[in-house]
Order: sequence, then structure tokens, then C-alpha cells
Amino acid sequence: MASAAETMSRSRVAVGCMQFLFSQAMEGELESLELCLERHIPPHDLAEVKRILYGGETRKLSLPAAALSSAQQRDFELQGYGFDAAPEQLRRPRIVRVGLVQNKIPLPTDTAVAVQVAALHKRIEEIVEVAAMCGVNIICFQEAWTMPFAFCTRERLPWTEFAESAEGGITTKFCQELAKKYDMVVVSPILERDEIHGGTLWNTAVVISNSGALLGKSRKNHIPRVGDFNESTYYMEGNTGHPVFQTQFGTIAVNICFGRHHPLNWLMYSLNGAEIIFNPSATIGTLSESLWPIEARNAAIANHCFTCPINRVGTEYYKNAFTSGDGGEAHHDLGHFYGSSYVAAPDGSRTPGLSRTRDGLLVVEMDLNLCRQVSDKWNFKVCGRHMVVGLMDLNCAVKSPGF
Ligand SMILES: NC(=O)NCCC(=O)O
Repeated sequence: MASAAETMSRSRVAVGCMQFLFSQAMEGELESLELCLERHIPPHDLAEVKRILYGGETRKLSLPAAALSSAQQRDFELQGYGFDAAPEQLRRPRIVRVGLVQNKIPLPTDTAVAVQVAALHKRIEEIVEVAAMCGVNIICFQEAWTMPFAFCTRERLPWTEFAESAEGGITTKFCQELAKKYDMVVVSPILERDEIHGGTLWNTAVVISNSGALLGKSRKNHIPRVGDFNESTYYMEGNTGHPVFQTQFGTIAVNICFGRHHPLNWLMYSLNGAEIIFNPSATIGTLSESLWPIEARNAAIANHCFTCPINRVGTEYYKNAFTSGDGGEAHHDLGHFYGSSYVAAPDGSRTPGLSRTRDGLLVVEMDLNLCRQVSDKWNFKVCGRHMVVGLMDLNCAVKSPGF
């Protein structure tokens, strides 16, 4: 016969699972802004609406039938778009395909840590396989992709057990295998435990070359202290500066989630040479959805580069209730992660977003020559450089008022 404690713990797990299934099935959320526009705007106005809202209709990529049917079987959305540049006399086009992955957590948050990580690896593996069929050269996953976004709870265990070494952890090894197998650069944002520096935690993107070699890492440099985003309970602002990574397919950088609210952050990655800046995120509708279409797109315009914001999807349920420290009721979830991953180009145009509710892979082909072409036209970065020099002067003036 089961003891009272066993019975209680079994029924708690059952309640957790039921609530998980409930939240997965009952979101009642708008599926996507674009589908809504397409459904309700008369066809003769739609092209003009898209031109005004998105900078025109982005070229649709024709993706392999096998990829489309695999995505359908595996229950995720697959969309593909292309950005072109003008032909040049001295430079060949520099065509690259990027893949953005957004996904729900496949298991309830109270499942054993190793089982959750394995399920996420499996889910990502099946999406990456489809990305490879679509000719993706660089793929990026969502922020802290190997775990639920549990920082809202402020609990230590079991969440800190999801942290791994950026250099030798099982997730980095897994991504190195994927990179080699598919000849693909992999950007893998994880919760990092830095074992050789006191076991500290960081929110880190690991960048792996298409050969499988580790190119380096970039740590989140702005940490939210807003609503239930209690991340500074676990880690502080990163200490890796604004690194860029030279890959076979272009120079890339990773500006993790909250960093997208800071225009100077994007500017620094871009001044260091980034042509594509990924922004793996975890954010919710009530907090940031009206900012989402603006910030990364504005960064692409201001810095003459491509930007790739990625957001997770779904509602993640936690067994123990937590509060927002604002006198409100204790609750069991952070809110709805609204997906809507997209790519913005330096000329200000952008792709439609992926779904607000479904797992998805966005494949985007881009000609990196567009970055310099737009830069030569608008020259925003020349003015940006003056801004940085100006700020440095200001800093000196404050430190030594007689300056
Ligand atoms: N993950 C994260 O930094 N979220 C904060 C909320 C936001 O930046 O929209």
C-alpha cells in the first residue's frame, strides 16, 4: 500500500500534468497577427498594408516538399522568406540562410531534469533536421532553450541543475554533433555554470562553428528586474563585452533577450562588425508584445545589419505558486510566451512573424551585401560612432570635472 506521502506526491504530479495539458490546449490565443490581417483585410488593400507595416511583401522561399511534410508530421510551422541586394560589380552576392527556432517545453516542469533536457534535445534535433533540408547555414535556438524559463520562481532547486558548462556540457556536445552533421553554425543559448570560476551562473549563448569547433560564447549583458523576470536572483550582467564571431557564412553576434531594449547594445555589436545579430528571448504578451516588432527592427535599420529576434511559445506551469512582489495574488505561471520570431533587414523591411502559439522554424535567405549598400545610402553608423565618442568624452568629463 502506498504511504500518505507517496499518495500526496503522486496526486501533486498528476495535478501538475493536468494543468500542463490544460495550459497547452486552452491558450485561446490569437494565432498570428499576419493570419489575422490576411483574414480580415480586403485583398486589394492587403499589399499596401503590408508595404506600410512591413516594408513590402518579403520574397517567399520555395522550400523542399520533404521539409514541408516533415514539419507538418512533426507538428511545427515552417516558413521561408528571402531578402535580396542589388548586384555589384566587384563583389559577388553573399547569400546565407539562417534558421530561427521557437518552441514550447515538451514536458511538465516537474518532470526529472535529465528527462526534460533529453526531450528538448530530441525536439530540437527533429527541427534542425528539417532546417538542414532547407539549406540553413546558421541556426539559433531560443533563450535558455534546454529548460523551462523558471527564473520567475526564485527557487534554486531544481532549476540551477539545468546549468551546464558552455565548453564541455552535454548540450554543447549535442550541438557540436549537429553542427558537424549538417555543416551548420549553431547558436545555443543556455544557462551556463562556469565551473572554473567558482561555479557561477550566467545566461550565455554558445557559438559553434559548422566544423563543430567551439567559436566562443557571449553572455547576456542586461538582466531584467521587471514583473516576474527575477533573473538577477541567479546571475548578473555578463562580462564578455560585445563579442562577434567570424563564421564561414558571415560575422554574427548574439544580443540576448533584455539586451534588445538598449539601442547602444546593438550599436556595439554592429560597430564590432556583426552583420547578423541574433536576439534569443523569452518574453510575455502582457509585458512586451507591443515593443517586440519595433526594437529589433529599429536596430536593423539603425545599424545596417540583419536582426533575428526569437521568442519561446506557450505557458509554463509551476507547482509552487510565486508572487511578483507587487501585492498581487500568487500564481503558477509567468504568462503566455508569444513566439512571433522574425527577421528584420537593414533596409527596414521584415519577414512576417512565426505563430504566437506553435513551435516553428523560420528559414530566411539574405544577401549580406545589403548591409553595406544600406550603410552607404543612409550612413547612420557614421553618426553612431560620433555618439560613442561623445559618450566617452562625457564619461571622462564626469570622472574629472576639470577636463
Ligand atoms: N528573458 C528576459 O530577459 N525577459 C525580460 C522581458 C523582456 O525583455 O521582454
